[in-house]
Amino acid sequence: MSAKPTVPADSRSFRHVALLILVAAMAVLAAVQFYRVMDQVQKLANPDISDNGWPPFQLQAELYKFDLALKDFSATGQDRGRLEMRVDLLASRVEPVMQLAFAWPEGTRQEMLSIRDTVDRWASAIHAMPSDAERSGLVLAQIATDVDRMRPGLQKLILMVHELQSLDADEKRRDIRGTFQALAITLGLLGAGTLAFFVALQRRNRREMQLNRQLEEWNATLEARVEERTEQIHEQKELLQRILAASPVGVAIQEAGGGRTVFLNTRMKDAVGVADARSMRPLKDYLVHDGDVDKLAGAMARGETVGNMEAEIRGADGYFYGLLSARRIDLDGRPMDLFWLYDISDRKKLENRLRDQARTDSLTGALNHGSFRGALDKAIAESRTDGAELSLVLMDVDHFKFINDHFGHAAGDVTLKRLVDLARDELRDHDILGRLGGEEFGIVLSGAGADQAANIAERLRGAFEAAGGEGPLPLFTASFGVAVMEGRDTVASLMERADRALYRAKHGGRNRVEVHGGEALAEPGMSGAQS
Ligand SMILES: Nc1nc2c(ncn2[C@@H]2O[C@H](COP(=O)(O)OP(=O)(O)OP(=O)(O)O)[C@@H](O)[C@H]2O)c(=O)[nH]1
Repeated sequence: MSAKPTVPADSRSFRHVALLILVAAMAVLAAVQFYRVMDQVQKLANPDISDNGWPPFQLQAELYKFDLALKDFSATGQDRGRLEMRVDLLASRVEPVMQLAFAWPEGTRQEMLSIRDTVDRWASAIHAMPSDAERSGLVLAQIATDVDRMRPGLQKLILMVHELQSLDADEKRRDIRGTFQALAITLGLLGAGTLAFFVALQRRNRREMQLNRQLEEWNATLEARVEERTEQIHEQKELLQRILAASPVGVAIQEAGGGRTVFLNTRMKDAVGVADARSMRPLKDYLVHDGDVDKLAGAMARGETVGNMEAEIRGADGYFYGLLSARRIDLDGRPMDLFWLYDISDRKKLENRLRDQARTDSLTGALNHGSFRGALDKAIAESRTDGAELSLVLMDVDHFKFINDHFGHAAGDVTLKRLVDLARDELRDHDILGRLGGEEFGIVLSGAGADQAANIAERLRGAFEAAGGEGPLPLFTASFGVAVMEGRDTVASLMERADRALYRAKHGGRNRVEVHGGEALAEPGMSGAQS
């Protein structure tokens, strides 16, 4: 289906205005023409007596009155003043006839000039008339003759004026007809223009009504859709609220750069121990370690996203481990920081436990062989850096095979565990205790020289000896080999020297302490021979 071409609204309005201007112009033209017709009709119906046929009649009437006065004066010789006045009046009536706006035929014009000259002559003659009756009688007789002669000429002039008048009237009628025709055309155009304008107006009104109806329909549809959408949004919002409230992840939105909190869910409230958004401080304030604070604040300041950052958090019930993610978002044109916080304390505990398990011996809880060697390596490096003394003690349960064989394997285990507990009681927190295998153990004593290490070993030896026989614990003793770190020692070299001292303690009779390069310190051997 092809779309109906539409005329732009602007162009339609322009057409309406143009049409209106045209109609108004036609109306003005019609009014002017109407006025003109009326004027012409008026003039035709009431011809202007002063500029048309009236002056010749006046002239004729005045000639008649002059004739009467002439006759009276001729008869009586009295009232010469009346005669003079009449001749003057007659003279004054000639000029208006001369001035009539007709295209006079040449003969008529000559005649009019002759009338004027004659009347002027009469006036001069009468004013200059002698008192002598005989001579004045001659003048009057001559004038009377002239009057008689003038009458037919004047009559002809009147006829001529009539003729000219009717010609003029014909012309005026023609003019009126022309004006009428023009008026009729103008009125026709005015009618057509008005009709066209009203049709256009009508069309426009119809179109506007149609548009309004369409708009109303659209509005109704739109309103229904908005209502439906609002309901959906409301439901979605409610759902989102419920999800956020039930979320195991704490969520908070704060103004960028540690400002006001604009949203936080229940989980976040519980985690950091606040009742509402107003009580919550900038999230970085809840981080325990300065390094974490700097990392988070720096990333947010640069507008970077922070993903799964492990941090210790100052929570409502003490510290806990959290997995923190953050990113900058735009909320209604304002920059905001969105935070997610997930409590990973349980996972962290499990992780720590697993790490400890991987590092320790499951029976005694002491460091296993590998971890012990690692710790010893680190201690050697630190000692080399800070110049502090470092000693290594190796200890081995005496005749452990015998204990196993006579008291059972479980008794052997008990012995090993008890030995570790006793050793821990005697050692300082930073001393490192590890099980090297079987019934052999190692102790790293940072800051201890040969004498100090030997004394500690001796204390342990005594403690083991004294503890033997308690409950299910069989009597047992242990032998000790001590070596002090020297300048270029490695783990292997230090272990080897301590092992040599231990070997000496074993072969020196057991239950004794031997220092590599020193005297044995404890019974029963006390030999202390150079190993
Ligand atoms: N109960 C128990 N016995 C162990 C464990 N590890 C190693 N043993 C035993 O410890 C014994 C070590 O015996 P030997 O190496 O002969 O040493 P010893 O009997 O202590 O002799 P000396 O060291 O020379 O005094 C072996 O019988 C191993 O089976 C353990 O975890 N538990």
